[in-house]
This record gives sequence, structure tokens and C-alpha cells, in this order.
Amino acid sequence: MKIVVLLSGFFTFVAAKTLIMKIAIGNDHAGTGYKKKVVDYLKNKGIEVINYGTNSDDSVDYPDFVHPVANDVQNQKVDFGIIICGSGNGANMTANKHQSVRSALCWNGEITKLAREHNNANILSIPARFVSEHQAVDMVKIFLETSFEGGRHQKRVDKIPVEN
Ligand SMILES: O=C(CO)[C@H](O)[C@H](O)[C@H](O)COP(=O)(O)O
Repeated sequence: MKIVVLLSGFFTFVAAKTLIMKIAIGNDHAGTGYKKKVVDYLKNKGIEVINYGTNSDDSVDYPDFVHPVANDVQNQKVDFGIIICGSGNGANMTANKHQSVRSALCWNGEITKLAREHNNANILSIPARFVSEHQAVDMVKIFLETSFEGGRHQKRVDKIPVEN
């Protein structure tokens, strides 16, 4: 009887771990404050967060904090990535150098929704110096709650990768 209880507990734990969404996040100094707000939101939703920093306001280089996020998305270690820099562009350019990454620079809810619905974006790039913290968290909410529509969009997404 005890072994049955132990096994059921083990399988319940494994199932729960499998079902818990996992997000990797990275940012440069322009996004540190916003990152902290986003991480708080994610953890309050019960989402597992891998924070690659930076965690200070000291000037840093965004590729150093975006590549680890993109690697995790590319290697399917996480469900999605979130990257934050001042304009969102540098981070987005960096992330999209990784095969199978579709990083979307978004600055409002509608663009965020479309990035998921039409482009099956797996990384959200947030321009911290051009949106409010509330907008940033709202975009994260929309990004995670919106599903890819597939259909005609799948054909287009499949044509994105370029063989170098
Ligand atoms: O890549 C960027 C510009 O598109 C990011 O916005 C950086 O956060 C920005 O370049 C940092 O600028 P800073 O003057 O060194 O703070």
C-alpha cells in the first residue's frame, strides 16, 4: 500500500513539473526594472522562471543576456523566452540569429497577439524605453495566453528559416 502511495505521489510530481510552464528571461541595463516586474508577474502565475540577468542598472551588452534565452528556446529547455532592452531591437536582432527562434518586437497588445496567432512567436522582445511597465506586463500576459492559429500561417512560418 505504501509503495502505491509513493508511486502515485511521484507520478503526480512528474506530471505537475511537466505541466508547469517554463520561461527564460534576459535583459540589458535598460530593462532591469521591467524584468523584475515581469518576473514577479510570472512567479505569481506559478510559472517557472530562468533569469539570465542582468539584474543591475550597470551598463552591459544585450547579446550577453539574450543568447542564453534564445539557446534555451532553440533547445526546447523552456516554453517561451522574454527579452528586454531599451528599444527592443538589439535584443530582437540577437535572438533571431538562432535557428527555430521567432522573436517578435512588440509595443502593444494587438501586435503581441498577432505575433502569437500569425507568427507563432516563441520569444517576446520588449522595448523598455518605449512602453510602460504596465504595458510590458500586459504584453507578457497576452503573449502567454494567445495560441498560434496554424492553418495558412503554418505554411508561411515554415518558410522563415534560411539554410546558411
Ligand atoms: O539595442 C538597443 C538599441 O536598439 C537597446 O535599446 C539598448 O538597450 C541600448 O542600445 C542601450 O543604450 P545605452 O545608451 O547604452 O543605455
